[in-house]
Amino acid sequence: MLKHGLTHTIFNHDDDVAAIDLDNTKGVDIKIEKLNKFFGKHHVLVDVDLEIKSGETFSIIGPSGTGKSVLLKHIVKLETPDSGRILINGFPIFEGKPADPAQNYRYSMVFQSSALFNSLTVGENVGLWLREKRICKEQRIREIISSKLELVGLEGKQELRTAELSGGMKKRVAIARSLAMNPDLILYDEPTAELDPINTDELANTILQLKKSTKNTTVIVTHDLNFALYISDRIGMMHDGRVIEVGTPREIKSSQNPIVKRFIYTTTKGIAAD
Ligand SMILES: Nc1ncnc2c1ncn2[C@@H]1O[C@H](COP(=O)(O)OP(=O)(O)OP(=O)(O)O)[C@@H](O)[C@H]1O
Repeated sequence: MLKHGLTHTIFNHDDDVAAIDLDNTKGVDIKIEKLNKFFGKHHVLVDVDLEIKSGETFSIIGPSGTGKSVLLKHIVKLETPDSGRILINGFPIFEGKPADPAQNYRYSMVFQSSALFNSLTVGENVGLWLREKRICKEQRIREIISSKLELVGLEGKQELRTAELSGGMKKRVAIARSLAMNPDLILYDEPTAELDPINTDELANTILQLKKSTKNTTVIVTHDLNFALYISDRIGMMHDGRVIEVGTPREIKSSQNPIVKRFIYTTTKGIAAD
């Protein structure tokens, strides 16, 4: 079950929760095969094939309404496909639990809205999952809260009231909260929505900085092309429910696919295809 709609751990036995390694992360690889999803007659995902490598920062870009968020929700099992499958570390996620505990992984999603509890302080929001699951002793939880806040540039802000924060700060608290459980897979749904250019820039640098200290796999859904080009190892472009192009930022910028070219032109008003 997804707690607070944002963090989840794939475990086979409850005992495994106690065995969480809060100091290390591993990457996970994701393989999406012929995924199809209908909402009524609306064919939202059409034969989606995609591979995301372990440790990669992968952005899914594309215009509004093309199925990016729906695809992200399938990766965290908030939606189930009508056909096709998703394998994480080789295991098909919609077909029961893996038998081997080595298949366990932790994932966490940062929602567009940040989904924080306004009545709690910044520190309480970040430590919520650890306290609820009784993952470790209070002293250790406090250390984790302070180190994760430092990672997102909010050092010493534990006591601030969440309701009083700016949108950019809320986003960073939401990231710190996701990082508290040291996810092997972290997903962001439109992380730059509602952020001004300065906050967007800070967020991009925060995510890049995080990559230096963790091995996890990062998947980002965004229609902010410049953001995706700046932070991604690879990018997949979606159009009308299909993944129509996958490549490095450089490859995407120089793509000859007319749909990709048009998207780049309209979102950047022309970008050098170097
Ligand atoms: N639960 C749902 N029930 C019915 N239709 C849905 C549902 N979720 C999404 N859709 C529809 O599926 C299509 C794809 O939605 P999705 O949210 O994935 O788009 P997107 O590419 O992420 O764009 P945006 O950035 O605007 O959210 C849209 O037409 C949307 O209205």
